Amino acid sequence: MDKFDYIENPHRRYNPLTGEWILVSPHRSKRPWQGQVEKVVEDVRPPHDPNCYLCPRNERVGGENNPDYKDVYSFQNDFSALLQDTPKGKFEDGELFKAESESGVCKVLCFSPDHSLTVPEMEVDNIRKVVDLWCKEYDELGSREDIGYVQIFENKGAIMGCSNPHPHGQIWASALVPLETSKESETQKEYFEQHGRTMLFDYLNSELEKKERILVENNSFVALVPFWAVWPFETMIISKRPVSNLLELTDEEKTDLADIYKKLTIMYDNLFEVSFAYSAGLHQAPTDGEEHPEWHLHMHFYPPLLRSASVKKFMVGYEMLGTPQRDITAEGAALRLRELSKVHYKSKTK
Ligand SMILES: O=C1CCN([C@@H]2O[C@H](COP(=O)(O)O)[C@@H](O)[C@H]2O)C(=O)N1
Ligand SMILES: [Zn+2]
Repeated sequence: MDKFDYIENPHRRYNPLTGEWILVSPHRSKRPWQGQVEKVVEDVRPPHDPNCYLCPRNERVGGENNPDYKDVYSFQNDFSALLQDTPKGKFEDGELFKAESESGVCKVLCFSPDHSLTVPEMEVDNIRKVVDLWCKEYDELGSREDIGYVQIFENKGAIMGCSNPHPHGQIWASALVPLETSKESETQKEYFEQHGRTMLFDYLNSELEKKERILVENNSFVALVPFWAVWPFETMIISKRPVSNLLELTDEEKTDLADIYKKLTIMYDNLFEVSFAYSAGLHQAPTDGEEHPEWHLHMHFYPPLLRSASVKKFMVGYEMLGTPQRDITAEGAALRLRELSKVHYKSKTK
């Protein structure tokens, strides 16, 4: 088959991490928008909000009080979706009705005592303290016999259903490996057995040669728009050195992770000059006590905004019933993001 000019024509792209395909319609990105417009509420927040359950010294809904923490703080979710003492068990009624117990620990991570901040507005040294908290939690939870996977993530922005603007993240640590990471475990294991290198090591080196989807890099990490991105401005952070989890990172690499997390989220905020919503999370090796040389540490960013501070993409209709679909190409999104100032739009006005 000769070289297909996929950039101008409708085409599918393969995601080697999940083994799935996505539909791309480059010709459509010019169509007018008459749909729903999200109202852009740029709230000016105080450094301390007496009603915020994440702020230092405040009482949480469950009656617990937060300490007067000075940098990061984590606590067990008062409304955990997973419980540690869930009785183990399986249910099967023929081959069509199956259920099994799931247990685990959910935690809330406060990134800063300052209610008014978001990650792009935090100092790298303070984001590094978030990285150190991630490492501590991954180590403690992951070393438990009853925890098989530790999912560290951040929901940011009200349109992502985030209930509180205070800079924070979450951890859901479960006995079983969740769906998305079990897909990525399979594909990375297969690739590693075939090539003797991690999939993302080869992928990243190809992307660094092609350049067109690279956003920003430092000594240890690269931020890019993956070839197979689904959400309009979906991105990934990938470690240059193939490490399987946060604990294998050197001191310098941990600071570089904080640095690239800030650099990428500044780009995001500068895109529409609004605090940019996303769900983001780290993907690391399962914590089953085995070595996982096939796993390559990376972070996914899934932002909903499509073409302005108030127009978001809906993953509905054909995307739910058929295949996820996008108009603007991954290359187009990367070009838009790469051109943006590296200085946060709010600090320019200070
Ligand atoms: O007092 C509280 C309120 C909210 N929470 C928890 O904070 C979490 C914040 O979630 P978001 O990241 O989606 O905003 C949410 O999972 C909620 O259960 C507490 O643990 N204690
Ligand atoms: Zn707060």
